[in-house]
Order: sequence, then structure tokens, then C-alpha cells
Amino acid sequence: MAAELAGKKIIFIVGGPGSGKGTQCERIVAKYGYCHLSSGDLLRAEVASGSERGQELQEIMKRGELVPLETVLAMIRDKMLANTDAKGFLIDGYPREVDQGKQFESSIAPATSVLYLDVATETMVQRLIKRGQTSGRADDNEETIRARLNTFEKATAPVVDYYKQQGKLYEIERAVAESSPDEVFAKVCLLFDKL
Ligand SMILES: Nc1ncnc2c1ncn2[C@@H]1O[C@H](COP(=O)(O)OP(=O)(O)O)[C@@H](O)[C@H]1O
Ligand SMILES: Nc1ncnc2c1ncn2[C@H]1C[C@H](O)[C@@H](COP(=O)(O)OP(=O)(O)O)O1
Ligand SMILES: [Mg+2]
Repeated sequence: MAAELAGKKIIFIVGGPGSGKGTQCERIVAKYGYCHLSSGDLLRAEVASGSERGQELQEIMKRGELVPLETVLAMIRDKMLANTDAKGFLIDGYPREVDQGKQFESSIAPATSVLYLDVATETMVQRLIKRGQTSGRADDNEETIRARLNTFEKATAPVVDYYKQQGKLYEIERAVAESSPDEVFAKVCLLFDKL
């Protein structure tokens, strides 16, 4: 447990690639003032640094696979400890497997809540193909998108059940998660207004 983070709200933002995690986090930050930490953004920053480790991470991400737990957990922990004045943290894109959640909660702090965006696979594919037209991301091409969705089904979907069992899951059901960003955010606010 990191003492400097005691009492801070920590929300895991979980959902498939293209489910809208980043879009909703931007709105949550604007309205509630949380610190937004995107695991993908932290990894892409390492890639952009040109480091050897960044090159290794890029290769893994281009295959749509998960990078090593220790790597992404350490990046998130360092960023949280560099922002201890934040009122709360949005951990976007983490955990992506159950063990990541366990390791985070035993070594940093328990999650207050887990926000899950449930979006159909084909909807995510279409959104990411469109995003890929402007994102410049090496993993927003159809082949990698399919690989990432497969990784999500196999490794990350169990995270949803794990936190549902614990009563910590706040699910944005498909009918809402596939509507407009504004309608999704209206449902997201019902969670954050209570925290
Ligand atoms: N509710 C929504 N309806 C339609 N498109 C959306 C919605 N939310 C996000 N998008 C678009 O889908 C793509 C993926 O959104 P993003 O927030 O990056 O998701 P994630 O971080 O889960 O990959 C982006 O191009 C975004 O503009
Ligand atoms: N918690 C995590 N564990 C392992 N790999 C991760 C990770 N978070 C991100 N990655 C790697 C694999 C993802 O396909 C890639 C991009 O992540 P992302 O930016 O969160 O994707 P998206 O926002 O499209 O869902 O980075
Ligand atoms: Mg994202």
C-alpha cells in the first residue's frame, strides 16, 4: 500500500479496444478533475522516446498482445506517485487481465470502482478503423484490431466477471455504450456523482 495514495478514489476504466474509454475519461477529467492515466498512452510515450525498451513494447503492441505486467504496473505506479495531489485517478486500459488487478490492489491500493463499457465487437472494429484514419497509431489497422479484440476476449473479459463478483463493477450496458458519447457520459456521471 502506498501511503501517499490513501483515501484517493481509484477507478479502473475497462472495455475493449475502441469501446470509448479515452473519450469518457476526457469528459470525466473536465467535470470531476481526476488524474487520467492511460496505460496505452504511457506505453506509446515510451515508444516515442526511441528507447530500446520502447521498440520492444512497440513490437508487442503491433501484435495486439499485452505487454508484461511489471512494465505497465510500474509505469502507472510512478505516474500516480508523481500526482499525489490529485483527488482521484482514472486508470484507463488497466487492468487488462485479472492478475494485473490483483497486483495493483495489493501493491498500490484497492480500486474504488470499476467502470466497464460494454460494446459489440463489430462496433469496436468500425470505430477503430475510423480512428485509424487519423490516430496514426501502429495498432489501429484491421489485422492488429482483430488481434487486440481476441486478446480482450481471452484475457480482459474475465476482469469484468472478477469485479462483478466483488460488487465493484459499474457497467455501461451495450444499449447505452453504443449510443452517443453524451448519452454514455450521462450514465457515467451517475457513478461519479456518488463517489
Ligand atoms: N459513444 C461513441 N459513439 C461513437 N464513436 C465513439 C464513441 N465513443 C468513442 N468513439 C470513437 O471511437 C473511437 C475509440 O474511442 P476511444 O475513446 O479512443 O476508445 P478506447 O480508448 O476504448 O480505445 C474513437 O475514434 C472515438 O472518437
Ligand atoms: N494494462 C495493460 N497490460 C498490458 N498491455 C497493455 C495494457 N494497456 C495497454 N496495453 C497495450 C496493449 C494494447 O493493445 C495497447 C494499446 O492500449 P490502449 O491505448 O489502452 O488501447 P485502446 O485505447 O485502443 O483500448 O497497449
Ligand atoms: Mg484508449
